[in-house]
Formats: sequence, C-alpha cells, structure tokens
Amino acid sequence: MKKRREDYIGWDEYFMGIALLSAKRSKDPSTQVGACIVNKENKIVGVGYNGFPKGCSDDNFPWDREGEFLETKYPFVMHAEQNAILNSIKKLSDCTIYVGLFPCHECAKSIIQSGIKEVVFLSDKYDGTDSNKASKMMFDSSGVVYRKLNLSEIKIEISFKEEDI
Ligand SMILES: Nc1ccn([C@H]2C[C@H](O)[C@@H](COP(=O)(O)O)O2)c(=O)n1
Ligand SMILES: [Zn+2]
Repeated sequence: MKKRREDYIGWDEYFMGIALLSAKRSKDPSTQVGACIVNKENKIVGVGYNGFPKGCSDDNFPWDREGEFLETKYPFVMHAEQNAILNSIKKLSDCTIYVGLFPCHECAKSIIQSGIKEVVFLSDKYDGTDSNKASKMMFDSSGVVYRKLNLSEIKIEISFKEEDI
C-alpha cells in the first residue's frame, strides 16, 4: 500500500501562506500586508489585504509615506485586518486571524470587538511603538492571545504551469 506524503504543510503554514498570497494583491508600493481569518473548524471565513476603500482609486489617491497628512496614504488606507473582518461572514467569535504584521491599535480594537480570540503573526517590526504597546495592552486585557510564527526556514513556490498541476 502506498503511504501518504510526509512533506505537506501544516495548518499554520497554510493559513499564513494564504495571508501572504493575499498580500500580493496590495497596491501599496512600500508595505503589503495580508490577513486570513479562520474558525475553530479550520475553515477560512475571511481574507483581506491593505488598500484604499471602494471608489478611492489606486491611481488618484497618494501612496506616499511622508508629507502633509492628506498627501500620504495614512488617512485613506484600509488595513488588511480591517478588510478581512469586513469581508468575512459576520460570526467571528473564537476565530484566529493570521496576519503578516502585528496589528496596529486600530485593528486591535476591531479584532477584539469582532470576537476573534487569537492573533498569529510573522513580523512585529513596530514592537515598542505606542500603537504596538496599545494593541498589546488591549489584547492582554481582553484575553486575545497572540503568537509569533517562526517560519523563516520555509519557502513555498507556486507554479501556475499546466504541466506542474
Ligand atoms: N498590521 C498592519 C499594519 C499595516 N498595514 C498597512 C497599512 C499601510 O498600507 C502599510 C503600512 O505602511 P508603511 O508605514 O509600512 O509604509 O501596511 C496593515 O494592513 N496591517
Ligand atoms: Zn491596522
């Protein structure tokens, strides 16, 4: 009897992989973030990536990081976590959100209020900033747990070639 493959990816790699693939849709030239929300049955209930709201053209709104506030992307851009929550089916209690970057304080509030109970992230590059501290204070107080994945050894290649399917 032929045995099953052993080198299949685990749930963490799978869901974070989907978050990273979603990030590839982002038009932000500096930072692309993706998020994937999963329920207790390991079913995906929402995905999203950072970008401007509907009706706000990727070509007419600014992608700049510096300058006058209204000339930067910051007042306009929706974060990946917000989009994943808004794109999801509405019952998110006890779900887990996989996101490339640790959530900012605004996303932390949405995550908590949506009922999501776990945050899994790859990078915490803003650790120590006030926004990051506020996120952690709110998560700790509300019982939302967070954990960092260390998948730096893993590289997944996807081929769209017909002959590779
Ligand atoms: N957890 C996060 C953090 C940031 N984003 C988005 C928002 C911006 O489009 C970009 C950050 O811009 P930067 O200041 O690094 O140029 O990433 C997000 O979606 N989720
Ligand atoms: Zn955010």
